[in-house]
Amino acid sequence: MSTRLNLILCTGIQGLNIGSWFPVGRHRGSGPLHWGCDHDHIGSEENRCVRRRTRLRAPVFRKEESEENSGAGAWSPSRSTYLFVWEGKTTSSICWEGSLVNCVEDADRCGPAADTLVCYQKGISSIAEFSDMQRGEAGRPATSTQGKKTEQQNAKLMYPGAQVDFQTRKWWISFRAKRFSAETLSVNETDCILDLETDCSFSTNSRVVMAEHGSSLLASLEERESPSVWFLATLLVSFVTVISCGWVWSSTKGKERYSGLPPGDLGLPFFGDTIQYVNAYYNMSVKNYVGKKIARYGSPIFKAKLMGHMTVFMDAPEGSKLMFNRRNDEKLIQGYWPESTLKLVGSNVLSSQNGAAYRCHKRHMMSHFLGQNVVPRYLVRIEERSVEYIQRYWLDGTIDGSVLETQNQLMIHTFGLIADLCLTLTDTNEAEKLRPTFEVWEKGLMALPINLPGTDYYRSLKARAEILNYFDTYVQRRKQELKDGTASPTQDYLSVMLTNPDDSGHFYTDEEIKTNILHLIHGGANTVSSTLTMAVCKIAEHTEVYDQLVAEHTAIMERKGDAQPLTIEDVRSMKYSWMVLQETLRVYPSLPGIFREATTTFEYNGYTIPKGWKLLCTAAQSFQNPELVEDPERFDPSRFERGNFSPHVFFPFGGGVRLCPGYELAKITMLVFLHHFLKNLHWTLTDPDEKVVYHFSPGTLKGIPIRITRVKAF
Ligand code: HEM
Repeated sequence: MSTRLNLILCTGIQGLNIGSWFPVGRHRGSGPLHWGCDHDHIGSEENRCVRRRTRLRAPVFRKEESEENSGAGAWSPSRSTYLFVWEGKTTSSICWEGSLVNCVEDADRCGPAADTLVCYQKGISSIAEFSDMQRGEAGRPATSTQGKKTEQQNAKLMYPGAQVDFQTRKWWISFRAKRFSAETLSVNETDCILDLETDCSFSTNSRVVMAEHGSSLLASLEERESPSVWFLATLLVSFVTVISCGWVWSSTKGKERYSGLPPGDLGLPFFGDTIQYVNAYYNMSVKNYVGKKIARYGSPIFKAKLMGHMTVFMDAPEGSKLMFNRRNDEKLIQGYWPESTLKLVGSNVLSSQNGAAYRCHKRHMMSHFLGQNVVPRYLVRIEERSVEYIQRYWLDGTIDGSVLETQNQLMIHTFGLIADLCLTLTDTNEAEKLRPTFEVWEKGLMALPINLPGTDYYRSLKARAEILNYFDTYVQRRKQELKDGTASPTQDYLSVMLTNPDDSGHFYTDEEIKTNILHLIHGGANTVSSTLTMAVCKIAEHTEVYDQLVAEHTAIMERKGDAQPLTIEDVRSMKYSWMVLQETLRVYPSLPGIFREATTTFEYNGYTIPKGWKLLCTAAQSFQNPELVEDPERFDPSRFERGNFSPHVFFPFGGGVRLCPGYELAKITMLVFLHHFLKNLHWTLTDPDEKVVYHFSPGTLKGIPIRITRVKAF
């Protein structure tokens, strides 16, 4: 048993990401292990690239004895600390970081002459497994698997003097509990500290001191840090106890106070069914999730817990009948958004409001911006933008056979268009500059509401402030232009909001206007672009649909002549095209569920719905329910010709009081786009089996790439 332990303590090195597993160092002879990092390039772009490769192809780095023994290159995005230990000529090591659990030395080769050290991430459960992986990826075995020993045996072999309890991960926990620094450790002069917090250039500026007798340091680490293991354990036990008590309390509370609640179990404390539902939502299998529950409880109305809230799932038509009945609004139910989402969206946007304020706002929006009589005003603008967009993004610089990604491309169009209608933001390049910030904001809507630096939610709040700031320049400028008479009071949403008071004579504040613009762009751009994207996909899959569409649009062209702009009558005559878009929405609804909150305790279909409980009507289930929709698996636009669906069965734009105000705008935008797209292009899918998932709306990870061929206008 050697007592010669050498230690290097590295405190957080910024900007370096381990994410996966640590690279494998390989060392011959004495001295420390070199952690696959070129010291001269820590933090550099070059090194980042190398590191990415390292994850895949270990061991990439190898330092020979002759090279400078400058210690370990460790890295951490979160400025964590790593401790590397080696013993005499035997290189061994421990590292800690997040999910990285430990390092294991291949027992067979542990010896003075040559050591191989491997580190692996939690999840790889054995050395053999790791070796297999390594062999597969590096193309040759990096560790011998002969005479495999257990982790514990290896640990003992590796750290006999240090008494590292490898299996219990004592050190790992200690390490995470308290960040070590030179001060907290009160290390000896001879101990080795690499402080790369401020200086990433390891070889030139860092202090590197070799420890000759590091075992005392190791012992002192154990002594100092053990209590925090207990502290953490106590904390964990207390947390579990509190949660369990809360769970028991909340699950018995409902039973005590209400009888006749819908069937259903509450699942995990707080989370309940959140994970299953979010998973089903993302994978577009809400109908399976709901279907299974319905089968289990024998009722289309059942309860579950989502993010700590008691939620009553109501399959359509039961749910839609309750939610879309105008008489129920406010009396029984109201719109609902979680508090954390309200912070991101704004409490004064239309869909966050309830009661008189909501009705007044919606009337204003419909009569001045989105109503059936107003939207045709934008037709010329919508058509001009579509033509310009197709020319610039699909025709210029492309040749027959070019492959373009539909999803993102179409988002450019719809985002630009709605931003234009809201603010007269005519410059597509400027709109494109705004979009990344928008995406950061949108990400927060799906994130856990943890407002701490580094979280999506935190970033989203910051992005929101940035966007509103940007809108503010438009608001202030427009006020002046309206005064000067250089802007029209009807040119866009901004103008109509500034010039038209609501029913009670109240003019909207700048804050109200800005947040509603944010909301409209979000609500409009995603839904329209995803519907068009999925339509492009479906049309490519069904040549008979494509042929019928071409026939419809050829007839329009022949009737009016190619060069003439579309009239609203032309658009209204695109009946088959509208059926195609509706069928697309049936298969891929933009919003797979509609949320409400019970404003009072009431009885519905024999069940008690307590006040404050949330209600969720799942669209996807009814749109594709074989009992309600004939042959639901088939993409068949003509089903809309054969019979009208009940608005309680098919409601892609919602219904009742909260029917989507953007319905008319969405319809015209999509039809005009389809007309010009069909006029210029034929397309095929390059990846027909791409899996469709929901992010905010349906899409695929590759974004539905299509191979285009130009066509002569019909
Ligand atoms: C294919 C396109 C679209 C689809 C499928 C769609 C779908 C929906 C649905 C289902 C709702 C109801 C949500 C609920 O009841 O809680 C809704 C509401 C809403 N939509 Fe759309 N939408 C589309 C386009 C648009 C556009 C273009 C705009 C505006 C530019 C827009 C703005 C809104 C707003 C402001 C609400 C909230 C209405 C309220 O709370 O009264 N939507 N949309």
